[in-house]
Amino acid sequence: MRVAVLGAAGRMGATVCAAVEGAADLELVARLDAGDEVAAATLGGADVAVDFTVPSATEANVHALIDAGVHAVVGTTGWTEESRGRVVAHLGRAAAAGAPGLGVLIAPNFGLSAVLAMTFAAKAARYFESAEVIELHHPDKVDAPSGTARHTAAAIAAARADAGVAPSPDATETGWEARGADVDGVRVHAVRLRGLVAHEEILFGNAGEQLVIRQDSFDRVSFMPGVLLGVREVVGRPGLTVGLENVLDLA
Ligand SMILES: NC(=O)c1ccc[n+]([C@@H]2O[C@H](COP(=O)([O-])OP(=O)(O)OC[C@H]3O[C@@H](n4cnc5c(N)ncnc54)[C@H](O)[C@@H]3O)[C@@H](O)[C@H]2O)c1
Ligand SMILES: O=C(O)C1=N[C@H](C(=O)O)CCC1
Repeated sequence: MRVAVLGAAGRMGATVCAAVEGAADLELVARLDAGDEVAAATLGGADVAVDFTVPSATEANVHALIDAGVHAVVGTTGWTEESRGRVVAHLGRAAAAGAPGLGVLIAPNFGLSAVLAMTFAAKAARYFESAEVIELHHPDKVDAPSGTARHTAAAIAAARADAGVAPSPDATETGWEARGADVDGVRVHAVRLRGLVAHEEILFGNAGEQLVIRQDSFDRVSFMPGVLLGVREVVGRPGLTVGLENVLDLA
């Protein structure tokens, strides 16, 4: 399978290029970065493109990949329900125009520990009165809260809503800025600290007990098995898939 990498000069993109080059069944055919056009002419005949760029560029890149007839595996954060909806609509138009079977996989985290932590958190969510998320990252990260934390909080909120659980108790009257971001009613706190890579802690509380689910990504190579799995699987998954948990059958 021929693979292009967008954001190839970045921390994740460079790691993905090395992983693709090290995989016997994959061939790295294009390395694109800021300023390069994303089009059939620059993609080197790629079957799949992997996007680890920036939140402000990733949606346009995915639309350009669909136009070029290339499957997409996206790790870049910053996606919203609206931007994902536009991708679904574009895939629909492409299929109607005779390009069926194109797949786009968007995953806020390709690390197995993070995907499992999110899955376990969604399972635990309904059993606790309180739930909060703390994400901790390197200080060069441009967005907050992390895509992973948003995805985790959204899954917790959906599980609690399904089960009819009341909002987490919170008597705060002043100083709301210290209570983190509100993601679907779940408080999310973002730490930026030199030395960290990517880490998440999900806290659940009941009277007299606490459950803490924690995952740590110490090195970017830990994301590579998930990225390569996504590359191999996306070609057989037409349409939009959100979250590696769906590829791993954990959803
Ligand atoms: N899904 C995951 O498992 C996972 C893991 C790590 C990071 N991320 C996310 O991946 C993204 C990239 O992270 P990073 O640490 O590699 O960032 P980075 O800043 O090191 O790299 C981003 C690269 O994208 C390039 N770029 C900017 N605009 C571009 C464009 N229009 N087209 C092509 N390239 C462009 C930049 O020049 C840079 O080389 C972030 O959104 C981050 O949150 C996701
Ligand atoms: O290094 C980053 O930036 C990361 N971003 C992702 C996120 O925002 O969830 C995943 C982990 C690393």
